[in-house]
Amino acid sequence: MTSPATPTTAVSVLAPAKVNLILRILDRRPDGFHNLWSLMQTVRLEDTVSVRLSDEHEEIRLHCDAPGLAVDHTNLVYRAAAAALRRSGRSVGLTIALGKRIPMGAGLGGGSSDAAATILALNQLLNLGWTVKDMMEVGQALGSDVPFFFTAPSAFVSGRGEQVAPVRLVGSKWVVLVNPGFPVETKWAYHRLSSTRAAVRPLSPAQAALAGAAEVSWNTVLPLMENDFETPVFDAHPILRQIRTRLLAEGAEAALLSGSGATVFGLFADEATAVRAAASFQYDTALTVFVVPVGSGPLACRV
Ligand SMILES: C[C@](O)(CO)[C@H](O)COP(=O)(O)OP(=O)(O)OC[C@H]1O[C@@H](n2ccc(N)nc2=O)[C@H](O)[C@@H]1O
Ligand SMILES: Nc1ncnc2c1ncn2[C@@H]1O[C@H](COP(=O)(O)OP(=O)(O)OP(=O)(O)O)[C@@H](O)[C@H]1O
Repeated sequence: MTSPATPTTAVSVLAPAKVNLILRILDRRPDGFHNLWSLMQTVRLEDTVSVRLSDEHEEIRLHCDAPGLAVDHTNLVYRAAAAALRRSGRSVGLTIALGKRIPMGAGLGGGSSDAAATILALNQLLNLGWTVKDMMEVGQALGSDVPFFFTAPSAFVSGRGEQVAPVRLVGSKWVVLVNPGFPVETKWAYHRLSSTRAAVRPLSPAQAALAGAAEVSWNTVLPLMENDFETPVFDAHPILRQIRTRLLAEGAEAALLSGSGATVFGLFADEATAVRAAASFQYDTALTVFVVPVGSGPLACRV
């Protein structure tokens, strides 16, 4: 005789950081957002979101190990849980633990990834039966980067960030992430970019040819890597340009600002070279340096 299955009461999701391998910021839209075109990639630096059903009727309790990050309705995890419950029509109590490893205001999409992980966890925990499209709809209202995380590990992203097309990046790379210890606010970076550049530059023919491909090789991507935020953000924070120069001198195949900053990353062919390059930053105590491989799988629940 088989015993009835025990209902799941807790789910954990690893929420990965992202880097933008290509980030082109196009025209400003009537709603104040910018159209963009990006090739985004997860990396194996992860926050943890653990969601548990609780007896507290209709209450969301969030605990977080990062001092200084609010655990109230302003936290993207709290907002994602509230939005998912609202859409599902369910009224349950939740206790959520957020373990932060991804630096904040870092251009690594940490808050957005946490939000996506929370929606995925609730879909599983409450048996909601949502499709990826359903989860993206809940997520896109919370932040432009949220939909991407449902198509991890790699995708072309366009529109405001809500149009995502998964792509297979053949092969692997090691990534050195160098965070300078100060944040760059995304809104400030967009404003600075659009107020300092003379005109919007269209995608290069090679970038346009890449858009929408189902599979691409790193050798195709590497020469096309660029980020439109580099000039305005590097001009305001010259240390970031120096970090990129150092990564290239230490053997990076490419190095770039991620998102709107402040993290700069380098791509390496192998772990040993990446570790050596990371070690070259060890005397600057203001910097936090991570050495991780690129992500290789989708966002997933662990029961
Ligand atoms: C820089 C990127 O990380 C690239 O992946 C994203 O575009 C930023 O995404 P995000 O952090 O999720 O940004 P949101 O929280 O949605 O928006 C923050 C602010 O950035 C600006 N913003 C954001 C996304 C976008 N496509 N156009 C914009 O102009 C807006 O001023 C907005 O008020
Ligand atoms: N769970 C969360 N994790 C991180 N930041 C959060 C979270 N919830 C709310 N925030 C707020 O959002 C701000 C920016 O978040 P985040 O760290 O994701 O920025 P980012 O890495 O620059 O994002 P992006 O790459 O998407 O522009 C933080 O400074 C913080 O005030």
